Amino acid sequence: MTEQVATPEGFKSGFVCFVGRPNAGKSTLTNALVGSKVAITSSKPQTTRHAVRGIISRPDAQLVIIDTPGLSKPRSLLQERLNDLVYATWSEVDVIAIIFPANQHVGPGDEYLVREVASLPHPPRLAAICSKTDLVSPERVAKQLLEIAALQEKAGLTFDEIVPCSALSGGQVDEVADVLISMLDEGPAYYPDGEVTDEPTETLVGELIREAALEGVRDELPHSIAVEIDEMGLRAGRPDDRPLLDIYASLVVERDSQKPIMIGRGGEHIKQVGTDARRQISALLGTPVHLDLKVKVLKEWQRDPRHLNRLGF
Ligand SMILES: Nc1nc2c(ncn2[C@@H]2O[C@H](COP(=O)(O)OP(=O)(O)OP(=O)(O)O)[C@@H](O)[C@H]2O)c(=O)[nH]1
Repeated sequence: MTEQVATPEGFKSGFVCFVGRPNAGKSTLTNALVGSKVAITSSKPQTTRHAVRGIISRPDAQLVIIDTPGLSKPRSLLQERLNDLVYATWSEVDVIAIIFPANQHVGPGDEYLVREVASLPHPPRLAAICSKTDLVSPERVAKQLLEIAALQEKAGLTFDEIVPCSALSGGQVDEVADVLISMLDEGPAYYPDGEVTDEPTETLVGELIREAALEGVRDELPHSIAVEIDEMGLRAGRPDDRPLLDIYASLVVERDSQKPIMIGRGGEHIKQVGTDARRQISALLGTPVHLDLKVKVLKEWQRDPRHLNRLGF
């Protein structure tokens, strides 16, 4: 965390954590609120693997959103570590906002999450967000808000606020920010104005490559993919006005049989991943990028403590 920044009287600040079942739209909403891509998103569930911080700075407040991985049954050491990260984050934030997608009824998955939150020794303030409202009719949104309200009694907790929004169309995203900020206490700005995340550039770059690699692969392969940045640096000898960032990275899979799928017929998949990731990285960093990707097998990395440590989990 950086040093505190001077703020006017009455300034509010704090940390909010988004919680929701896989694919609820947590990362998309984080990006929409921040106004910049700090978390990768995907139609594949269980994509988020870091507690990504997105920072929203306004003249009157600073809101830091922590987008955590989804909780799920720990079938691997990776998932165990991700679950630990989620519980640790919940116990540190000022507000937990639970996200319920409008296009799916409130169900056992949501109930499980809400009960987990309710059973925290010191639960923070709670908000409920009904996401993806663009996918359904206003009547369905109204029904979903009632289902969320009904869950409170069932799970034994109270939401201080319940707000609907669509992160994709932008509908009500500002209201979500207003509501979350209204739930914070007075406090200092933790990050300088203009900083949108505290993720190191290498992590962001690795995540953008992973996001591109998730496209076009199916079944269990998305979960098997990790990315390692082997080397990254500005190419020497380039003129100041024409910099080029060289990135050498490995797409890590778990089994030998996954390697050819990652590469694709005639190298088609890895080429597409490179093109997509390069575009996203250049847009993020504002520098042309040369990206060199290779595929590497780290046997059963999700279960191997040494591999997990090496990959930063
Ligand atoms: N139509 C619509 N789709 C959305 C909206 N928000 C998210 N999505 C889509 O829902 C899918 C999942 O979104 P994510 O933001 O990755 O969901 P998540 O909750 O972070 O998922 P995990 O990290 O895997 O738990 C993606 O395909 C998004 O494009 C929305 O407001 N409207």
